[in-house]
Amino acid sequence: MPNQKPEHPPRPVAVLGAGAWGTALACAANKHAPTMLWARDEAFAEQLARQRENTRYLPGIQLPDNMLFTSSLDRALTHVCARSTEAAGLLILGVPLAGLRALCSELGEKLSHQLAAQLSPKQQIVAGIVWTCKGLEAETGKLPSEIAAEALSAVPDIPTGVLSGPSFAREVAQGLPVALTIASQDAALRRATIAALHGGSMRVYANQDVIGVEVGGALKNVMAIACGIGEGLGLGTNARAALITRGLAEMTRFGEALGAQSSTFSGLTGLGDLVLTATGDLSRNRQVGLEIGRGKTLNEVLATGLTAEGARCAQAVLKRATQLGVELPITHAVCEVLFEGVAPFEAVTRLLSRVATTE
Ligand SMILES: NC(=O)c1ccc[n+]([C@@H]2O[C@H](COP(=O)([O-])OP(=O)(O)OC[C@H]3O[C@@H](n4cnc5c(N)ncnc54)[C@H](O)[C@@H]3O)[C@@H](O)[C@H]2O)c1
Ligand SMILES: O=P(O)(O)OC[C@H](O)CO
Repeated sequence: MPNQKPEHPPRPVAVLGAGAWGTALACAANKHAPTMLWARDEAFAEQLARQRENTRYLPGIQLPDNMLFTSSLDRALTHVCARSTEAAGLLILGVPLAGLRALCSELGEKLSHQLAAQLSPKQQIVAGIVWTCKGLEAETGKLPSEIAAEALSAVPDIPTGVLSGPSFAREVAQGLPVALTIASQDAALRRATIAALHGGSMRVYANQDVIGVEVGGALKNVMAIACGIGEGLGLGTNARAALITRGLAEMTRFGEALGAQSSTFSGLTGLGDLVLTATGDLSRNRQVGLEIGRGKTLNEVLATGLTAEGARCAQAVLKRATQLGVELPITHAVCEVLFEGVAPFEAVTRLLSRVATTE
């Protein structure tokens, strides 16, 4: 990718979803352009504006004095929508996968009204919509891009993309180095996302393989649970290396069957995010696996408030893989442990006793 010249003036950014990741991304974007963070809860948005700290999801991180907050989606859209393509701002969605469909539907409806009222229909009102959630929809097994295509059908010409990569929100909010990937079929949206976030301690690479990037983000969470279980059982670092490597093979196989490019899986959003999440202590998915490996059930772990998108995603992945005729032994083992009462050690024994095969 050739070097990018910064865009002038910088496009405004609205980040929708004030959890850990939305807040960290808003801090990063705010270094380049006026940024507004939307929280669906009014009292929470007011608290963020007053305290300049996200005490619920990112305690201890001071939020910039000039960052804007709102609980009104209309206000967030007014912040980014413009009458000219050059000034159109960027929408970054920080909500989890479970909230993507509803949020996109609401955005689609509101943006289609704005487009209908437009005087010169060739101008873009937003540079695009970029989601950051990782997973497959529990009920349908669909990828975020498939969900967004359905939910944004009222505004099919608005460019869309996915931002992913190895990134713990807390480290990003602390300004520690991080490298992400924006994947989109739309070159202008890739440029706008890079302009909005790239710089200082954050590098943003561009890619066109939306499916590959999404599959990497979804399956690394499942593999992180598997690695956590292995660690909880005390299986050692050889086992962890084997799970990461065979997990990558599983991720690539599933992605290829969905039309992804295999090279994407050796990049930031595949191997990069897999290594981070399977080994990093800040990973919630790995933490859930650890607790299960130590003897807790999924319900007991979830009752402690730990969020693990990989758990619900594992079932959706397995269902879709079955439809595609793709074999995913690690994902299958994770599902057996999480949902079918198979003891973690028994699942490992079954994995190890599979017939020998080529790598
Ligand atoms: N936390 C990280 O380090 C990190 C890093 C990269 C990507 N991600 C991804 O970003 C997404 C969000 O993760 P997070 O860690 O910020 O989660 P989180 O649990 O910290 O926060 C989620 C936020 O979304 C809001 N939300 C939940 N459901 C919603 C809905 N239906 N509509 C609107 N808002 C809703 C919540 O109120 C909360 O503000 C996940 O898909 C995650 O995989 C997280
Ligand atoms: O804490 P986790 O396991 O949801 O992982 C967070 C990010 O996805 C890491 O890139």
